[in-house]
This record gives sequence, C-alpha cells and structure tokens, in this order.
Amino acid sequence: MTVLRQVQAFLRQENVLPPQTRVLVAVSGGQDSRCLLDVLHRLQPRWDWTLGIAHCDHGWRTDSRENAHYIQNLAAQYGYPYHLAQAQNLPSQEAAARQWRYHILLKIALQYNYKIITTGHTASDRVETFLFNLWRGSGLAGLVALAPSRALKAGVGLVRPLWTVTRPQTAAYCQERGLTIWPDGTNENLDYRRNRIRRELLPYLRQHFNPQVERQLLQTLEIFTAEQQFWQGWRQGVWPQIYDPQQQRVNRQKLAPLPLALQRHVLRFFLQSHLQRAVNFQHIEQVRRLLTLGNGAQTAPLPGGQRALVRGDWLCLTPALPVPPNPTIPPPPGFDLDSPLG
Ligand SMILES: Nc1ncnc2c1ncn2[C@@H]1O[C@H](COP(=O)(O)OP(=O)(O)OP(=O)(O)O)[C@@H](O)[C@H]1O
Repeated sequence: MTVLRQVQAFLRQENVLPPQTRVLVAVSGGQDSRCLLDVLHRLQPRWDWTLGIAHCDHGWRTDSRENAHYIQNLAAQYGYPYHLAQAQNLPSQEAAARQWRYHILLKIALQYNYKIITTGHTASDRVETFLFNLWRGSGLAGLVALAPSRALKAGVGLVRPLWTVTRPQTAAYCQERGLTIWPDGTNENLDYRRNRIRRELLPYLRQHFNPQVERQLLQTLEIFTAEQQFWQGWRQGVWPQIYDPQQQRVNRQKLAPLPLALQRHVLRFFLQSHLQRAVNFQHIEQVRRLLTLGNGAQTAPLPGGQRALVRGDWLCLTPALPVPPNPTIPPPPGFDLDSPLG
C-alpha cells in the first residue's frame, strides 16, 4: 500500500482527524515530518482541514535559524500559516527539548484555535520507544507509550498520522516526490540513546537475530496495544466504584481484593492523573503497600512532593505543594512522560 493510502486508512479507522478540523502540523524539517506535511497537504481537499505549520527552534544547532527559515519557505510554498517558537537557553537534553516542544505546540494550538496537533512519529519510532522502555523495567503502558492519538488539554488532541508507516517508507516517499529534507546532524550523535537504538542496536538485532526484527516487534506492539486498551476499558468501568471524585481518594476496601495487576493499573492511573507526573514501579508499590497498613500510614514524597496516606478506608494524597517562584515548565497533562521519544 502506498503511504498516502496507508495514512488515509489509518485516519478512517481511528477517526481522529475529522473533516473540517483545524490541524497544526509540527515540522522539524526531517524526513518524517516532511513526509507528513506533504501527505496531509495532498489529503486536505478530501477532508477539508485547515492546516497550519509549527516549527520549534531549540537554538542548539549552528544551522537552527536557517532550518527555521527553510520551514517558513515551505509554509509559504504550500500556502499555510507558519508559527515559529524559539527557545531561550534550553538545556541540550532530549527530555527537556521534548517537554518544551509539547508545551509550546499546545500553546500555539490554543492561541490559534487548532484542535489537533499532528507529529511525524512513525512505526519505527514506536519500535524504538518499545526497546528503550524494555530495559527501564516498564509495564505495558510504557512499552506502548506512543499512542496513535491522545487528548492533551482544553480540547486539543495529539495525532500521529504516520503511526503505521515505517521510516524507510517515509524516506522512499520523500525521494519519489522529490521533497527536500533539512538534515539534522544530531541524528548522527551517538550520545543520544535513541540514536544508538536506531543506528547500532536495531542493525545488530537485524543481523544476528532476525532480519525482520522491526516487523516482528510491531506485531508484538499490536498485541500489547490491544491488551493495554483492554485494561483501560476495564479501569474506566471499575473507576466510579472505587474512586470518590469529591474527595479525590481511592477506596482501599474495594481495591484490596482485586488481582495484583489490576491494583497496579488503578494506582498508576490515580497517581499520574493527580500528580501530573510520571510515576515508576517503586512509587506504585509504595502506595500499594498502604492497602494493608493502618490509619495514618503514609509514603515517602512522590514525584512533585505529595505523599499518599491512609485515612480509614481511603487512600488519599496530601495537599499539593505551593508552586515555586520560577517553576520549570510542566508537560501538558495527558502527555505520557514514560515515552522517551514523545
Ligand atoms: N523542532 C521541531 N519543530 C517542530 N516539530 C518537531 C520538532 N522536532 C520534532 N518535531 C515533531 O516531532 C516528531 C518526532 O520528532 P523526532 O525528532 O523525535 O523524530 P524524527 O524521526 O527525527 O522526525 P523528523 O524526521 O520529522 O525530524 C517530528 O516528526 C515532528 O512532527
């Protein structure tokens, strides 16, 4: 199937980019987002979207201004509005850049009334995220962290239209269509873990274990994604019975008899949605221990400083700490912090 048909099929199946939506396309200039922009442009007449382009200049590379200028020209060629964000003194770290990017894309979307942000994440990114999280000891949610779409904030969604398309396919698409790409020198830098997975680990696995390793891992991911969706559906059903939204607390008596996997799933959701931060296995286990402890027992501080504690039949969180005078930019709620490649 061609990339165009594949994206079209994905959009129909997921129903995440309805006709007449205002869509902000995040473009770095690399082959994936370049492919994404061209595909959405070609599909636009059929879906009647209003497209705009956003570029985030991290200010790290010596060519970052020219890169931004290049995207501006692209936007002019396609005839779409262009939104540029420039970072000031952003630390040269993957996580900081990702966090800033999502924050700024959401800000642009809210300001200009875009309902959906699209990124050029591909099936190859999903494989890399999977491998990355595998040796961090992640659960199912971390392994399938790159969802095809997710809600961000205030009616803005994030969609990844190239979810089923692999990186070799985006490369071939750009070549066939004669699309110019802005080379990103940092993709060669093996100090970044994601580059090592892409350039060293996957070729090694291909050579020594399975020439089709990417395809096989995508199959595993498909199985895991369906299972994760099952858990989410299950949790949505049980949540109203064990969660008290008035007091924002979880009923211990109702949670304790549930199987271990279900307890962990519920507590992960409870903590992440209230703390608005990623929590790891140790945090969840600390809170789970409270199921069998007496009134007043509490955990050590959790990410963000709040603690979980026992109040009779209920698991509660201590009040949120005051925001420091110069807060670091929090990631938008709904963005999965477990994903190293988000
Ligand atoms: N500087 C940026 N400005 C705007 N969007 C960005 C920027 N960097 C990344 N993105 C968005 O996030 C997606 C994933 O970026 P990432 O750098 O993780 O992967 P990539 O495979 O190198 O993507 P690309 O080939 O598009 O550069 C990009 O396809 C793009 O949609």
